[in-house]
Amino acid sequence: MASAAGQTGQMAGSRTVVLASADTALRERLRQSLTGLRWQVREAGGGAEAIELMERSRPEALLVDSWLPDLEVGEFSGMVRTLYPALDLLRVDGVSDAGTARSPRRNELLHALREAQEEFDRPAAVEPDPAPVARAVVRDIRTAAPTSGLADMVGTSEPMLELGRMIRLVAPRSTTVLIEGETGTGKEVVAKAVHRLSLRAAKSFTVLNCAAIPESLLEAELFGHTRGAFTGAVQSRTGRIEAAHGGTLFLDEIGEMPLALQAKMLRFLEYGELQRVGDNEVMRVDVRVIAATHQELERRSKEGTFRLDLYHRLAVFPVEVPSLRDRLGDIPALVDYFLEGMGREQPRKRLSGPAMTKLMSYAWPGNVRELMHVLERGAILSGESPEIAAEEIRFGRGR
Ligand SMILES: Nc1ncnc2c1ncn2[C@@H]1O[C@H](COP(=O)(O)OP(=O)(O)OP(=O)(O)O)[C@@H](O)[C@H]1O
Repeated sequence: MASAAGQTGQMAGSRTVVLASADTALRERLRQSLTGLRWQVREAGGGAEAIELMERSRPEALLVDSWLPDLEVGEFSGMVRTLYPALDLLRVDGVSDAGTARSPRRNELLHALREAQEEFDRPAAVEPDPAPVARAVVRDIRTAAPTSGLADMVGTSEPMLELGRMIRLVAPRSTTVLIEGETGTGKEVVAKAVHRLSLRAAKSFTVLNCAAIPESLLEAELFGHTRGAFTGAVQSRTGRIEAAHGGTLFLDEIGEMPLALQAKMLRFLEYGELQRVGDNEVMRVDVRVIAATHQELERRSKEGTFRLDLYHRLAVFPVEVPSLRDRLGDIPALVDYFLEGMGREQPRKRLSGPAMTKLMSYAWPGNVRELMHVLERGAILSGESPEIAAEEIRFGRGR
């Protein structure tokens, strides 16, 4: 996302305010008022961009619209208050924080808000006013749920809503995320959602499953190698980390990474530097790492089979994906989602009542992936029938 238009030039003695709104007309008005009051204005079209601007420009104040296209405003404001307690935070719709002390700086910002509001309310006859059009556009985009980046993550149970909240909070930052959860719970789905809701969304999302590559090849796969670096290295090769520059690298099954390679990985995470195998040159890359594991990494690091320092570096922001047995209430929605998906190849099937009861009373050791396979099997077993019956729901080997 390019930084929004209209960054004002540096002014002596000015203070900085970040203005977070998807409404360009509103931003324009506020910029005019605030610039007149010697504020330097940094504009952001959404919450993620605002956070990035705040990290870069350390503003004295933040003005935030009552709706943002990517983040829920309440959560966003809470996060900003935690990260920047000294910042003046105001909502552009005038909803102010109860108990917030009035200061000259705050009063000045409120004055600019009132001035911009008056501009909006001025009749069109006085001056052609683009605001109503902009407002209409804004109303349209406001109908989109702030969770739209999570569309592939089915489930409205309490643990899934909490997971969604965590994803939206961490996504806009470059923080390393450690996703923990049993096999098949949807860890990769979560990693993709973090990427999609981040500023890197337009860049690549690279996946590397550490368990799928032989130990001896994993280092070269991650870091790349020069020609002749080892037997069989007939050509130099770019590693996955380098290829992910600007984007996100998802390291699945991180617990399978050999100890020796863990040290090199830690160096990369700490300094953003990497060296191809067989090369002396050090490269700098900008990659956000998301790692996932179904193992208890903390326990393993205490036992010495996983580096404790790497564990801490990865777990800057840990998120837990709930097991399906802890959110059985999500099963009907997941069934709908998967049957709908299968409906592209064959007429859409439905599930009989007893079949649904059977699904709701199972422990799901293989989680969502197992549910998907059970439904696929049931759809085949039901033959020409539009309905999947209870006896066509078979777990594991025909239970
Ligand atoms: N909440 C969800 N909504 C829709 N589909 C889901 C959800 N969670 C998982 N799935 C689907 O279930 C399958 C398994 O998900 P995924 O590969 O993300 O699990 P995982 O936890 O990474 O598994 P593993 O531990 O084996 O790597 C995928 O096809 C995925 O699309």
